[in-house]
Amino acid sequence: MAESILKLTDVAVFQKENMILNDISLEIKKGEFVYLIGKTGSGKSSFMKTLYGDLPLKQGQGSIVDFNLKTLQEKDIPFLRRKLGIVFQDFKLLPDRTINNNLRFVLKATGWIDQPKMDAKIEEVLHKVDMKTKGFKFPHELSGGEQQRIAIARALLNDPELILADEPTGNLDPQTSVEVMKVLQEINKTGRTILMATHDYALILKYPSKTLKCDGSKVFEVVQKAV
Ligand SMILES: Nc1ncnc2c1ncn2[C@@H]1O[C@H](COP(=O)(O)OP(=O)(O)OP(=O)(O)O)[C@@H](O)[C@H]1O
Repeated sequence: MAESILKLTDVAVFQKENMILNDISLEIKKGEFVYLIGKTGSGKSSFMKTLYGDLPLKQGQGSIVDFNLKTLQEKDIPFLRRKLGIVFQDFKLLPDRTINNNLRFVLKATGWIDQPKMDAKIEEVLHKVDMKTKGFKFPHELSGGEQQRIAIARALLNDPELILADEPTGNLDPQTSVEVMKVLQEINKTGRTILMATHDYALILKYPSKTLKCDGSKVFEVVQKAV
């Protein structure tokens, strides 16, 4: 049986004192590709934030990539984030430096010191997203889809066990969204687990997979027809 990457039991998600979601019990296993859907304001981002330690888990039990979310302390968060690859809608690349230096910055910040190893890793992740020749460019010199591919490359730097992607195609046109999705699918095929929040039902129809829905303060698995 595949190992558990994420397991939540009776979890509630809070923004400060406000309960956004409750009674969440679910499991994601190694190698799965899982969508998280739901209307604007239904709590998808809050759910994701709880998973990467941006919001504390105040109620229920949760384990993610072998970290206990309930007992997670501030000092543990950088170590948790190293085992997660996080991709956002707005890319969040540093505008004042090249792509290579964006990636090098993350490696240094996560403890890498050996230059040749860093260079090799940067080349490897850029190759995975088919952007090997663009490392010398600045973020503003790339299209939205290219910037998102770089953001995915950045998320891969520390070989994460789980990739959390919050609306990764939210700023992209339909064709570019499909290209970014193909990259995520390829990464999933190499055994990495992906949880992707999205509004893009066309993508879900094109690439059907297990789907969780945030609705009425609950998160539940839906069958494709009910999406
Ligand atoms: N920083 C915050 N402080 C307080 N409340 C917040 C904060 N961020 C979000 N909320 C509230 O939490 C609820 C869920 O918001 P969240 O951003 O998680 O939804 P979402 O499903 O990700 O929406 P969208 O699809 O628009 O990104 C909303 O009612 C929102 O107003």
